[in-house]
Amino acid sequence: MASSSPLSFSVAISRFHNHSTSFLLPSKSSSSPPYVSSPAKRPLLLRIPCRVLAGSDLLRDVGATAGVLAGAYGLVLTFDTLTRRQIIQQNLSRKLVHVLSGLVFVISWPIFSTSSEARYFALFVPLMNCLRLVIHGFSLATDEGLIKSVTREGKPEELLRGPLFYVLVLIACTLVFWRESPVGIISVAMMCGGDGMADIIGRRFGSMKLPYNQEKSWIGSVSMFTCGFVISIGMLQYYSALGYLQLDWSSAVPGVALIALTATVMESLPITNVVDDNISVPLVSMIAAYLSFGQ
Ligand SMILES: C/C(=C\COP(=O)(O)O)CCC[C@H](C)CCC[C@H](C)CCCC(C)C
Ligand SMILES: Nc1ccn([C@@H]2O[C@H](COP(=O)(O)OP(=O)(O)O)[C@@H](O)[C@H]2O)c(=O)n1
Repeated sequence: MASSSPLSFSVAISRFHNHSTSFLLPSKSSSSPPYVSSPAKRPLLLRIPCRVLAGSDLLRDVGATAGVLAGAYGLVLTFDTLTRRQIIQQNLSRKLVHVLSGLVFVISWPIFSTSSEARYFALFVPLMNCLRLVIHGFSLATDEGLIKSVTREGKPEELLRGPLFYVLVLIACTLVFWRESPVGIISVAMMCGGDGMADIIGRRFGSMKLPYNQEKSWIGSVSMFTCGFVISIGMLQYYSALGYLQLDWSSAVPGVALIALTATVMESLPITNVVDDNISVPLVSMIAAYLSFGQ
């Protein structure tokens, strides 16, 4: 398996950086080899034959896929149990699954190897959940726990709207952007952290409605902006700390604020009957993030 380290990405982006107004810092020149050539000085990792490394990457990615897939089932099962025991209400359960599923999934991406095929192993998780939603959405099989945890009214066909769009967005972000681009990370943060928290806070405290949308409230939209912004910055810092991103924070932070504002305005519009929030919010976030970060 060809290995693409974070360094190779930052080299690629630095070339892109020269031609765009992105907030990604230029990185080391690609002319200097990332590692020294003499065997004696080579890091231990490079002294291991490539076939062994490739095997360990494969083992790591298979293990990571199994672990994250188990986590996805475990998360839904946990909130189903909490709902059945009436520890939390179904609406809150659904929203917490909405907030946590995508965020924990993106946080799990560094568990996968640095091979260029790693994203396809990670992709298996949302793909399996997509299949699960379709099977149960068309009532080809029954999973009461799933239906109770992620639907408003307990109807199987509800799985084919919000939840399915949500998982399709995770598939797109994994496939197109993965962990070497801030665009997918920010889009998931806005869909999960922003939109999810808008519902939780707005439903509970949203007495002052928006003048142009009586279904949404000021505090819900402020929560969407605040939580979406804070969670996006937190996720970008997480990926920067792990070496996947090199950001110029003095311009990235205002850029993320603008993306969060754009997504918040989109979410506040009375268009839920036309297009689901789980499409409009991540889509507008992707466009705004791509225009801001250029990658
Ligand atoms: C409740 C959900 C969407 C509904 O949105 P809305 O209509 O209320 O706006 C989220 C559905 C989540 C899905 C069933 C499971 C997705 C799992 C994810 C792909 C992987 C998570 C792994 C991690 C380790 C928990
Ligand atoms: N900006 C917002 C968003 C949601 N909310 C509240 O959260 C409820 C559900 O919001 P929503 O229709 O966006 O729910 P989902 O489509 O995200 O599941 C709304 O009916 C409002 O009570 C709010 O007050 N302000």
